[in-house]
Amino acid sequence: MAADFGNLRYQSGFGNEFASADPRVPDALPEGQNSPQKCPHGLYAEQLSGTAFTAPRHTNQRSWLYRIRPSVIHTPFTPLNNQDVFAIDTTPTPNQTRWNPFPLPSKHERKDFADNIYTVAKGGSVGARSGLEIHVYSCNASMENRAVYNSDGDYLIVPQQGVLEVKTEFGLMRVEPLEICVIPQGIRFSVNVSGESRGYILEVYGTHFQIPDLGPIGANGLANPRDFQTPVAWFEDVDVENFEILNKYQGHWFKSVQDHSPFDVVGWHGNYCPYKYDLRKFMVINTVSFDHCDPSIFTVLTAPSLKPGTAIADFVIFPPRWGVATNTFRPPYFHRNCMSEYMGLIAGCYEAKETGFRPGGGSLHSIMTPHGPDALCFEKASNEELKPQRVAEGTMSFMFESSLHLFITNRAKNENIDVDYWKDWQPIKKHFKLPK
Ligand SMILES: O=C(O)Cc1cc(O)ccc1O
Ligand SMILES: [Fe+2]
Repeated sequence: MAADFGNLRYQSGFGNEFASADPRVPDALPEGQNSPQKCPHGLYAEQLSGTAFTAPRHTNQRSWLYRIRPSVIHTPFTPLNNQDVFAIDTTPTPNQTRWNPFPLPSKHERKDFADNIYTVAKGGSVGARSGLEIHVYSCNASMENRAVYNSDGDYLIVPQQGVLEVKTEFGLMRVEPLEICVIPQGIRFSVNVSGESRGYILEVYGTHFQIPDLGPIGANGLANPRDFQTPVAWFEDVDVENFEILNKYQGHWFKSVQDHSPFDVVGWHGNYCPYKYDLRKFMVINTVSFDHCDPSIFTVLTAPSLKPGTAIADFVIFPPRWGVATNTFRPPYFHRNCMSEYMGLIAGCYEAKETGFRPGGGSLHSIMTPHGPDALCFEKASNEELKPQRVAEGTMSFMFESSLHLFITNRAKNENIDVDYWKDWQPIKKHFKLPK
């Protein structure tokens, strides 16, 4: 059956124990056990583990898939020829870095999602299972008879332009700009697009995304669990000569082929699965008195490290909201941070930058590198009348914030760079006058 992305249903909740069978085979899931001697309808049982078997119960993640063939039927993997893209720069730079919008493929070339994942920066260690990578993708064609899976980490995908129709082993998701999706480590997926598409990817290794604890905020607010949506089971029984399976493994890409679609999971149950989230559903919490809350108040998802409160990566958004703070410099403050801050822009413009930071572009403020509002923004916000005001209307920017040092790839260090970025702060005036 051809995938129909027109009218999809989802299961609601974050981290739930879901169970789903394709409606064509409602009794696909074995009852009361995972591995019966014979599974219903001649299906194969296969477990996909997202955490160590022995991880504490509240973090333990795994799913059981009931599929037409087990995933193991494929030819040996061979390396793909694009390893240079992933080579990291050996000379770090502490400079503020800004990228112009990453180019879309030209009309004369056919690029699918997997062809054009461009790594901008990475940190930590893929071998030590603790780290992250930041990529941008741009494509104009659908993946045909190819699927990707990542052995290194989880992908959080942020479309900036173009709808993504995502086929996964767990079912189908339609993800449009202002929505995001997460494809955890190991899950096979492919992406259809209809036109020029671009976006950002945050990859985290050795951890998984959680919704942050709310502390004194209480039981409700920020990203509410019910707004996360997981696919329902969907399968295709397709035999083809060459179905390519692309695998990112220890920072390198490999390819194998098999003679059938991997999207042959008829039913599944478990708590390790892909999901999507609509950023417009984020309940923004912020000051109603004075001063500027740290941007952690806008955390949608956090991928924790082993150090309490310190993330391998946080996914933070800056949504439209009211600004009401009294006697306050309202935009982001000047600061130096013990974390790395990569920012991207989905739509509109960012409150701390009047110009230069454009949708589809990015910026990186590294550990302890000073940054903050540009000169124009500072003067305006220091002098404007402080009425209740809509902030960031019609815009959406985001930050991938990491406790790790990030290294910019050779390619991203040379391509697409806004060489004048540092100049944004140079007109900042000295206002100080010694009291007489
Ligand atoms: O640097 C940035 O623009 C991100 C940011 C936003 C904010 O409101 C406070 C601190 C911060 O790092
Ligand atoms: Fe910052």
